Amino acid sequence: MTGYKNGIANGTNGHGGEVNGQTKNAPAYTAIENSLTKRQQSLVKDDYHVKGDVAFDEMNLWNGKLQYTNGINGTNGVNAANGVNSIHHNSKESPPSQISNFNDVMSYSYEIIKEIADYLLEKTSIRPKIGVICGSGLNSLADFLTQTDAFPYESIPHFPISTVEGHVGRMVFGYLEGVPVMCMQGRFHYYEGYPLSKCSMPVRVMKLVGCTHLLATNAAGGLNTKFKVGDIMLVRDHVNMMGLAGNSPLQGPNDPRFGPRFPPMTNAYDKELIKIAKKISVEMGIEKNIHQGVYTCLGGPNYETVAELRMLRTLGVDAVGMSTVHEVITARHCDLTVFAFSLITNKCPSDYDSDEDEANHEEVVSVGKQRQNLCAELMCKMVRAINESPQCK
Ligand SMILES: O=P(O)(O)O[C@H]1O[C@H](CO)[C@@H](O)[C@H]1O
Ligand code: HPA
Repeated sequence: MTGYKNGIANGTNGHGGEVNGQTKNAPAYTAIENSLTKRQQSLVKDDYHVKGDVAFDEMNLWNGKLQYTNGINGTNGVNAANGVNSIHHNSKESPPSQISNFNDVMSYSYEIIKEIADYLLEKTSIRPKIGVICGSGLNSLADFLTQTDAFPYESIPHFPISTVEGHVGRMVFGYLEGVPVMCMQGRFHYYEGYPLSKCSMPVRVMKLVGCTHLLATNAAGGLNTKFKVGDIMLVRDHVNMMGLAGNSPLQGPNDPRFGPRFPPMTNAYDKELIKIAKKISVEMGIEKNIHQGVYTCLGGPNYETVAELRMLRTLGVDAVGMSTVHEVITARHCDLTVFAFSLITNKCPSDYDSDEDEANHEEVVSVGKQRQNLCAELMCKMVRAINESPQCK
């Protein structure tokens, strides 16, 4: 409670503050609210409503909003950033003196991520090797786990909540093919209002829990004309459109306990695991439905225009979605080995007279459900293969 109060109040008032924010507590919101001018309050309330335990996220948005809208920058801006950081960021590294956007001030500290990891490890005896992320319509992949311990996101300290249909919102620990895994039954997207660092924060939890691998799945629109609805694309590479535009989950102070300031991305997706997946697809008799390709993530939530789809195709993109890229960047930063696949849930039109239906989320989720058994089989076989790989020994 004092954390919030001191953090935000110091920020708002322009005094440097002790880093002491740990707890999330909605009542503190009122104290903060009272410390704002009437104009600040109305600006904030226009955009962000107050709702019990989600005040945590909304207060973060608040401060970003205030910095932008009210021009609380320079000295006050820095202190405002300290206010936010007093909630999330206990690292010794100071935030930059000019905060350029929300992500700078909203990354979770190592200590907070450790607290989340320790909380989970205390509540379960399962020690996962592989972190799995279930895409839209693919949440039932988690149902294939055995001997599970499941944690709704709202029960995990400092966790955001999942707001998208087709994303259940639980972290499930259990066994797949006898291999201990932890599985995100629902992920976080940028369009839900979370900064990229928060969307991919659970990947760092996976790392601190002891995982060596990330297995990410997603639903995506097929740009490559060879892809059919229901096919699977093994992700060979990505084009980080949001990164090219200056938005990254790694933005802000770097904590070397996670990884280096400038991580390479030339081998983001493990080559050996892609080879293994191809072999598995032959064993499964689905080699004609399996492709390799380049994925891109856009901010969403709207689907793309024809002109945007044409541009992406020209750039060499085979499938488009609104997730995964920032999770993979975060995973590679902390040296997790990555394997990812996209279920092609819809075909992206290339001209205005196309017969294809317009993309819609009902179709995305429905194709996910139709192909869940196939995706689950591939996932189970990959988990077994990863477990037998040298890195897992
Ligand atoms: O990437 P996942 O979470 O699978 O979901 C995809 O499906 C949704 C759009 O239908 C978007 O969230 C897009 O990213
Ligand atoms: N575009 C973006 N994201 C998506 C799509 C799409 O066509 N399909 C599923 N997720």
